[in-house]
Amino acid sequence: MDGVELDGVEPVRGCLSIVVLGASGDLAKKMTFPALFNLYQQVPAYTVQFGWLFIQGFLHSDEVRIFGYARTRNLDDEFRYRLHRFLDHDKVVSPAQTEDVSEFLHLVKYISGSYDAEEDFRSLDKEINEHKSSKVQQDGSSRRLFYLALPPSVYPSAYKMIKLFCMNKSKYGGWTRIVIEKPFGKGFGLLEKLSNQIGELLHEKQLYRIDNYLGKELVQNLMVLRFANRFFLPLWNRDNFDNIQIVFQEDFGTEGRAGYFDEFGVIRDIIQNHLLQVLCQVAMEKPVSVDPEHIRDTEVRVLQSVCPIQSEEVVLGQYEGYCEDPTVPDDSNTPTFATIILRTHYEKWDRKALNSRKSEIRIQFKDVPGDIFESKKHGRNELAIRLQPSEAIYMKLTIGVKQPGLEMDTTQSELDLSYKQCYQGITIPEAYECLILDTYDSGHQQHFVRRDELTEAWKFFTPLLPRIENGEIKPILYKRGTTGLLEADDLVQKAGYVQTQDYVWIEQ
Ligand SMILES: NC(=O)C1=CN([C@@H]2O[C@H](COP(=O)(O)OP(=O)(O)OC[C@H]3O[C@@H](n4cnc5c(N)ncnc54)[C@H](OP(=O)(O)O)[C@@H]3O)[C@@H](O)[C@H]2O)C=CC1
Ligand SMILES: O=C1O[C@H](COP(=O)(O)O)[C@@H](O)[C@H](O)[C@H]1O
Repeated sequence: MDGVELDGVEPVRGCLSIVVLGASGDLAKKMTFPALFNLYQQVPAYTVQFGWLFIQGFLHSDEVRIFGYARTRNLDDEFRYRLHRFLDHDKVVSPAQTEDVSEFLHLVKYISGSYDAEEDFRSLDKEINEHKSSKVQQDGSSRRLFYLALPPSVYPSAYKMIKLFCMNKSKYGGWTRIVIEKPFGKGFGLLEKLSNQIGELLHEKQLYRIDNYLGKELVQNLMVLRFANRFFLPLWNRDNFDNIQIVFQEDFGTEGRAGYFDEFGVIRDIIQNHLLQVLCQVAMEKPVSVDPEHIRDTEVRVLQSVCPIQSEEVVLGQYEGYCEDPTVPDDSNTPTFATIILRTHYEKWDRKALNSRKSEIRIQFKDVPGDIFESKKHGRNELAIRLQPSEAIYMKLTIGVKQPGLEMDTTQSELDLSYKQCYQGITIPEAYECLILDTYDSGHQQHFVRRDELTEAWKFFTPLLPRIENGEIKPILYKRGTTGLLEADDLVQKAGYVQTQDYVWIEQ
């Protein structure tokens, strides 16, 4: 392996070069650069002596240089000017923060090159080295982070070029790490091929497979909620839970990404990755420790324990007008909606172009034994974990509270931890910020997907996906902006879900 990789003593400080490949693309502009900017921004902190102060963020200007790399011919200034528009201006309120934007942009340099040309990667390496030597480093170590914001078809040549020309070579140590984006493969066979290809060039510990759901605040909170609270520990099992829904829905369609989406569909785009990762967090046993590998071992066991999907427990949909996009074939069978029952009592719902946008986990408890208040008529207790928008954790006490007053009436209520109300003044970081910080700071891979997790995840979707592709299972048409498909509601009710009557959670 090129470069010096010092096991166990990898530096967390020192010269840091972040290279965003595919810098001209959608993800880089909307997610990667804004996340880097947010990490760079000064953080407000209150001190008794001086009141409010701005302290250094998580990327330090004396250490870092960010390189945007893509084929598009772009002048450095032009690139920075374009980027400027994507750095969250809604949040820029103070002169200090406006200054942050321009200081951040000074750390960014655009390099134009292709993803398979030796000379272009040699030049990139030269630029990185120049940055390194311009920094007076005490220990001379060097950290190189390559963020592949590229279509997966370009990954193999990019890996090869990085491996051949751009690895860290400092004799004082440091590291080279590569962040890759989903989709990781398209099915079990392709995944194995890609994994073997990459395995020949890089160690698993150098690879950070990003799934932004693992960076969401409430997903990261799940382990703490479950394993640090005495009252959840004994309840969190099949004796008490009847069913769990993992819901993802969006109120928009393919938004300019129809070409990509039509090839992958909603199962590969959302369920196989984001929702399975959430499932792992909900269903895993207590890990031996908080060591990232112990946690990932425990996650793999969840995936290994899921039973094969039964086709009668799948409802697929496609919103009307989906095929009108010029990049989608008229007869596309690609689902934009899917409800799938996973035994052991896990359900996942996923759908696009509906009436609202939300992601949540909904755990429905079994009925109360010996129900003297007849609560069954009104619904069941539920624990809801709202991932977005309006982050919250609330317990639905469907009938479990006495109506205050002289009568012995019962009423619906909830125990509600709404983040906006409980954590006033605290900004919840974007998922990409948390994850990118892990890649260059702690280096921990707990919130990244390991190769064997992917293998398991693809394994149980593989029999279903070809049946959709060859038209054996067809999506049902639904109207945009509606609540979904009645067929899916019937399916989840057959699987045990009881719809609560007359209850709406209102954000606090
Ligand atoms: N966009 C999103 O919201 C999300 C994206 N992702 C993943 O992130 C990665 C990047 O996504 P996104 O930014 O949308 O992708 P884009 O299609 O915007 O591609 C990114 C850049 O890659 C270069 N590129 C595109 N196609 C090719 C090609 N065939 N050969 C060589 N270079 C090419 C282009 O840069 P140039 O021509 O200048 O070199 C382009 O600007 C993908 O893996 C995607 O699946 C994951 C989650 C969400
Ligand atoms: O990966 C993807 O995720 C987004 C949804 O992410 P969120 O953080 O906004 O919930 C989805 O829109 C996109 O199709 C998919 O590729």
